[in-house]
Amino acid sequence: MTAIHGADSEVGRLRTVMLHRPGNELKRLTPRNNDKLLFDGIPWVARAQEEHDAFAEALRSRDVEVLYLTDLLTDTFETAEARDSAIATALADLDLGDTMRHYLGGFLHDASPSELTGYLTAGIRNDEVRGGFGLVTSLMARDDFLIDPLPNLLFTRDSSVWVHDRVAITSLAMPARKRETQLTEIIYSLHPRFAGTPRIHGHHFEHVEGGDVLLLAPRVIAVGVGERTTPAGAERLARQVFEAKLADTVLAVPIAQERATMHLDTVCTMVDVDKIVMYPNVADSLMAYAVTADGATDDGTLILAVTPAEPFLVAAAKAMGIDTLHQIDTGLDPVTAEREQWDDGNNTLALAPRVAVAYERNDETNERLEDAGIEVVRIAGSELGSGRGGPRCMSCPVARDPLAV
Ligand SMILES: NC(=[NH2+])NCCC[C@H](N)C(=O)O
Repeated sequence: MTAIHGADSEVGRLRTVMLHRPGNELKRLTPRNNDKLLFDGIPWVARAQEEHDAFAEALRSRDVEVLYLTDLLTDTFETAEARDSAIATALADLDLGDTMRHYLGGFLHDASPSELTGYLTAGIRNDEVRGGFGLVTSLMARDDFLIDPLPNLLFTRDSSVWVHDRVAITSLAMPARKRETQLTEIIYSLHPRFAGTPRIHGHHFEHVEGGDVLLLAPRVIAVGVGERTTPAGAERLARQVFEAKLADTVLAVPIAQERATMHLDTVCTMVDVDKIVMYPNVADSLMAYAVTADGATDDGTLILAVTPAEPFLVAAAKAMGIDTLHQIDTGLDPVTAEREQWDDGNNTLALAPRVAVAYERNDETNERLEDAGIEVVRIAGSELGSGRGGPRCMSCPVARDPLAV
C-alpha cells in the first residue's frame, strides 16, 4: 500500500504527524552541558513524557495518525543496509580514532534494532565503555560522549519538512543537532512506508531548518533567515522548489539572530488560511524579500528575481493573492507578549483551519486566538518547554489535506 504523504499548507486538515517522545537522551542533560545542548534548564523527564503523551493523545483524539520517529527508525533497522549505514555515519566522527571506532562498530552491530535506536538517540558516554579500548578512551574525560545524545530530536519539525509531496531532509546549523538528520535521512530513504518519496534538499546542502519553513499557502513559502537558516540556504530552497514547480514565490524573511527568535515559527505561525499569530514586538519591523523564478541561463540554471524588501504581512498577502493576512497578536501588552513569545505562544500547530494546538500557559495569547475565532487545543508544556519549542516545533506534519483544489 502506498500512503499519500505531503502538505501544501500549515493549516490543511492534519492527517499524519511524526513526533518524538522524549526519552533517555533528555537524561543526559546536566547543568554543565545544557547550554551547548540547546536546553534552558534540566527537564524533569518523566513529567516531560507525560506532557508529551497528552500532546500525542490530543492529536489522536482528533483522528491524527501519530508516528514516532524512534519506531520508524527501529523498523528500518530490521535491514542490514539501514543498520550498516546508520552505524557508519554515527562512527565517522574523527574524534573517535580507529581503535574505539572498531570496538564501537562491533558493539553496535551486535545490538538489536531497538537497542541501536537507543544508542543513536541517547548517545554513549566514554565511561559506559571504559576498560582496555585504547588511547582515546584513556585520554578522553569520563563524561565525554563518544556518540552525542540528541535531546533536540523532540523538535521533529526542524530535521525534516514536507513541501507538497516531497520531503526535505534539512541541514541543521547547530553542532548539537547535526546528527539528527542522519536519522531522518535513514528513515526517509529506507523505511518501506516512505520508499520512493521524492526529495528536495539534504543535509549536505546549505543550512535550512524546518522551523524556518512556513507554507503560507499552496504556492507560497516563507523562509526565515537568521540564526539557523542562512541566506544561501534560503536561496537553495527557493531554487529547488521552483525547479520542482512546488511554489511560485518564496519570501525570505530576515529574523534576529537570537535564541528567542531562532526560527521563524517562534515569531509567527498560521492558524487559518488568512490568519497568523504573530509576535507584535517584531511585527512592524519584519520584512520580506519576494523571490521568484525569472527564466534560466543557457546552461539551464534558474535565474532568481528578488524584489526589494517589503513589510512581511504586505508581501505575504500579495504573494498569497489575498487582501489581508490578518495578524493575531501574542499577549496584550509588550511585556506579556515578550514573556509569551519566549514560552512559544506563537508556536502553534494547526490541526485544520481555525483549530490550533498551543501551550496552555500562554493565557493571553490563547484568549486572543479564541477571540479571533480560533479553537485552541491547550496542552501542558512546563517541562517540554525547557527546550524552547512548542507544539509546532515538536511535530513534523507528514500528511495534511491539500488546500489547493
Ligand atoms: N522550530 C523550532 N522553533 N524549534 C525549536 C528548537 C529548539 C531547540 N532547543 C534548538 O535550539 O534548536
